Amino acid sequence: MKGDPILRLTQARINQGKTVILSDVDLHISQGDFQYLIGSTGSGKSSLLKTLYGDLPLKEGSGEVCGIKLNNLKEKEIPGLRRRIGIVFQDFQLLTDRSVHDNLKFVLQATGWTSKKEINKKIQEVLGKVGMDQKESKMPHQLSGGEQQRVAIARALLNDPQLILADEPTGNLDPSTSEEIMILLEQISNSGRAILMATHDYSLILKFPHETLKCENGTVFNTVQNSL
Ligand SMILES: Nc1ncnc2c1ncn2[C@@H]1O[C@H](COP(=O)(O)OP(=O)(O)OP(=O)(O)O)[C@@H](O)[C@H]1O
Repeated sequence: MKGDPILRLTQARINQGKTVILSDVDLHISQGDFQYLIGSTGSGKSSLLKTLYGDLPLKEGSGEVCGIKLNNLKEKEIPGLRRRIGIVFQDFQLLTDRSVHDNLKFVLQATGWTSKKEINKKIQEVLGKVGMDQKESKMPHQLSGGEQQRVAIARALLNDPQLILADEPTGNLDPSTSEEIMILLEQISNSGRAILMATHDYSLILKFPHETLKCENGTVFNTVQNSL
């Protein structure tokens, strides 16, 4: 299950407008890999992830994510890219005016699902994977932070992505809830999906060790645990 390349950046440059944030970025992620992305505030972690999901253009170097080339990515190609990636944010980004079920239904309908039966089945399936199948009718404000993040992870799984990009997914959670979310992300990775997770939380990295990339001095390099 492990091995097939899912994400490749070669000599990539990451920009915010005209400002160069990271240069000479080489990144390889294969099916089932779990990699952390660390670095101090403002070092470019979110900018790198945004480039990978088509929110920032890749102007130099080359890149491919889930079979889609990032160079010269056209506006109309972005939804196709996003369908192949699951994205998880620090602040969950659930729609606050609708239930868990309707949050997930909204994404499925927006990505072309029409059969009510298939939609309901898929929602049950992803909520089951994150242990939230009993909370389908709850509103986001009726859930704890950890539960909201579980729903956000379920949402990321809806279109069966090969890759999950997680930007500080435990940033708003207490230590024990963070560990629960890590266990869930590891299960997802063990089922063959690749995960790239930006984090500030070194204690989680020590407890759940994985390959670690560091953004520093305008580039990205592999680092080892004892040099964190
Ligand atoms: N929308 C934007 N427009 C212009 N510059 C930006 C924008 N967003 C971020 N930057 C700049 O890009 C640099 C990298 O920011 P980025 O958010 O990628 O860092 P980060 O490592 O994710 O930081 P943090 O850990 O605080 O989330 C910073 O200097 C930041 O000021």
